[in-house]
Amino acid sequence: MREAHTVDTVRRAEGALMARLPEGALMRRAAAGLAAVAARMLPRVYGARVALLVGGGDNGGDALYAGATLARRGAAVRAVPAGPRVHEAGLAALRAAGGRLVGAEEAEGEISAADLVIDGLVGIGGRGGLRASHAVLAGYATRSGAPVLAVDLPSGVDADTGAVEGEAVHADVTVTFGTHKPGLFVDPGAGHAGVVEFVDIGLGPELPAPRLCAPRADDIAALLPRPGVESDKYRRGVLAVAAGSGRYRGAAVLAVGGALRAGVGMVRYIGQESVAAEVIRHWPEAVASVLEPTDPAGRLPTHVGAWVIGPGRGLHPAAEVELETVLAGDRPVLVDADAITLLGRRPHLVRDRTAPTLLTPHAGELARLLPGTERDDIEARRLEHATRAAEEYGCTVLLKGSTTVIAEPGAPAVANPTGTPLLATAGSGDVLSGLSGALLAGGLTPGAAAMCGAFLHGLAGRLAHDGAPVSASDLIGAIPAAVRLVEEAGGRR
Ligand SMILES: NC(=O)C1=CN([C@@H]2O[C@H](COP(=O)(O)OP(=O)(O)OC[C@H]3O[C@@H](n4cnc5c(N)ncnc54)[C@H](OP(=O)(O)O)[C@@H]3O)[C@@H](O)[C@H]2O)[C@@H](O)CC1
Ligand SMILES: [K+]
Repeated sequence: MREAHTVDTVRRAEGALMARLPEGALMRRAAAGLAAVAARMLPRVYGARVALLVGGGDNGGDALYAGATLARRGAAVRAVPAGPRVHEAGLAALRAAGGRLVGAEEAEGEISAADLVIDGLVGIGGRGGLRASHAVLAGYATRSGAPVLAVDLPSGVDADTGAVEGEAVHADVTVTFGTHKPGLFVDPGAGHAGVVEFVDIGLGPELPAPRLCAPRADDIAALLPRPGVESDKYRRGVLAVAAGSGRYRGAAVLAVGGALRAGVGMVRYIGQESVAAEVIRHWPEAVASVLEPTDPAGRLPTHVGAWVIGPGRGLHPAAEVELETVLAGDRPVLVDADAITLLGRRPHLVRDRTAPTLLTPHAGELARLLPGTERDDIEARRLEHATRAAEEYGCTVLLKGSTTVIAEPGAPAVANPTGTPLLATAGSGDVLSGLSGALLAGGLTPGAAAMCGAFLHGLAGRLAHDGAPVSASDLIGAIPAAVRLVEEAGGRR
């Protein structure tokens, strides 16, 4: 699991560590790690042109010290200051190694001619959008075409949330120190960070529980339920799927397909006759219970391990009664799509519930759960809003979108690293609901089911992509390959 901590936490840990170390030791460690990555990004250090974008704080200091190391190895290093203040000792080191400071009139030329640009404008000390003088340099870096290496985080990205106001550096690689920062894992920040490299500066023992985690394949492998010798279909989990309607039959077919491919013991589809017939035509291994739309609550099956409710189900009164009945039970429930919209009108259905509950909204649906919040606010600050919803509803929330974020009350949030824009396609969310629901029925907690479901779903999207657009049905077909890849990473095959 890669862990990320907020700026306040990093500052406290840094203070405790610094008190035990000689002056400047941490910056030397950081700069050495930074210079090593910079050297790997250049075909050859000797003779390479390196431009440093230098702000007034320690982030600029890191860039200057790393620049000094590269200059000693024969690189032509030019420091472009964003303002009158620069880290004095760092600048002295650069000068002693043969590098130099350039004036504003040379800035654009130096940056566009560079073989590598190192962004040391601001790190964890950045507040709000980049100031004009810094934004200009960030813009030159973007236009230069040279690879960009960000120091600690791309300047202009909010370290704690990933929010970006105005201009921000687009990095190819980010070298982050001591611990990851949440903004490196959550869009829009994650989209600016490129490949994230971690440099250990010894902060680990000083750090408390993280604010955010990003799982790796072996973390997922360790959680996935797998059948034992004594498993039968009931012990492997029975998932009830209340999805689809006369108007949206596909949602039922896709949710059931996602569940079956995830390896659940049995999927019981619940819905009206014509939709059930369609589901069975696609998935003969599913079991269907026909439900009269006029009698939504009376005939719901009871021998069920977990529920998925909502995709394509509609907003009519019968769907509302069905939701109320399912949430009144004690089985784990994944609430998606239309059922989330219904929940927005009756939030107590989840707030009063103690059994495990997982909500899987996209930004528009989450806005319905958080009155007074616009969809755009949610897109800009995904982590913050997912966390708030989890606290207000007292359950697990998986917020779908550019970065899928999972939040639970009192626990570190999770950012899914496998997401891809390929997943932004009709029906993709229905597949995710079935997939995560199957894991819930297999005995995972809502947080683990959400984390594993999102990871496998993203991976399936990447595996299904062979140059052409990916449909939701392709995603279902690629789930077994995604599971295999994860199991291999976990050393289980
Ligand atoms: N923590 C650790 O363990 C270690 C940390 N290390 C490094 O230190 C970095 C943190 O350094 P830091 O504290 O000096 O802050 P930093 O990021 O340079 O920013 C402050 C400067 O930016 C300015 N500024 C602020 N907002 C701005 C804006 N919107 N737009 C433009 N400018 C803005 C602000 O100006 P002021 O407000 O003072 O006028 C000030 O000049 C950290 O990220 C890592 O790289 C490593 O060396 C060792 C281990
Ligand atoms: K930076």
